[in-house]
Amino acid sequence: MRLELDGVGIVHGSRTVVSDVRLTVEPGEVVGLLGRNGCGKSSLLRTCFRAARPAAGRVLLDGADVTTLHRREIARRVAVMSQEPADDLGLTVAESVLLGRTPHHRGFGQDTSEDRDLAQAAMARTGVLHLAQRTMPTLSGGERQRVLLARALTQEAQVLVLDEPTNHLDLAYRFELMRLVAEAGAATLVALHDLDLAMGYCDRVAVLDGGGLTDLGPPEQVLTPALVRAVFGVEAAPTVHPATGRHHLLLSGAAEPQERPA
Ligand SMILES: Nc1ncnc2c1ncn2[C@@H]1O[C@H](COP(=O)(O)OP(=O)(O)OP(=O)(O)O)[C@@H](O)[C@H]1O
Repeated sequence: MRLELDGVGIVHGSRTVVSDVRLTVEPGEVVGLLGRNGCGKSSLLRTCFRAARPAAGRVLLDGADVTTLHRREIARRVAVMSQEPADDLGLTVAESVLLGRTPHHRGFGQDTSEDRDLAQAAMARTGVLHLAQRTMPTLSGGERQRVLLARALTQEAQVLVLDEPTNHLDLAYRFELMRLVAEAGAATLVALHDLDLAMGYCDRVAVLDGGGLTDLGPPEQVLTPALVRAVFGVEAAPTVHPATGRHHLLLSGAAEPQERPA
């Protein structure tokens, strides 16, 4: 399934946060949404699952405007990991992960053994099986992130919308989470602050700056030292890992404030 932002604009109160964002995420593609605090990443992501309506433009799922789709339809197709505290109503981890199957049920259908197998497999992949009987509010931030990913995998959604999913995760699990996300094979739009992680796991990155989408392309082409300095205010040196051949960014501290080159 393809996710498309077609000229999306975000306005909060009287302030235009971003305008005319045009971006297509193809099936199986991981696109990183990058930008400084407050540039509008979360607001844009919220329009993708109709938690908010754009002030301008449209969000399309395989060509269908999300505002015309039933909520259940969106819930079946789009899995979300957001920063907002979930309303978990005292559910256990196992119950919470199984909620990923709810949009697939007809009416008030019961969970099937296949649903429970999917949930079990997802919990094993994200390393939370041992937490199955704990309640959500008792989890650490990183444990909660893993459970949310398990729920998203259980949902078997074709679109993943992830808002800083590596927040709270320990170093090893940051890599593991991005690997699982890439393996899920969905059209994935993921807001990230970690540029090196974006370099390693995103097929393309989209940079928000100055109220719009300024750069879009493969991370090793977009995340040049000049761009990283101008947009993120940090000195960076690109490098290639001698063993893996992967592109990385060495970040060496805050840059002197300066204008972005034309
Ligand atoms: N409901 C709201 N009412 C008013 N302003 C809002 C609202 N939600 C967000 N904003 C403002 O809109 C701007 C964009 O917020 P948003 O959360 O989308 O940014 P972000 O890029 O996700 O930031 P961060 O990297 O800090 O998570 C910010 O200046 C924020 O204060």
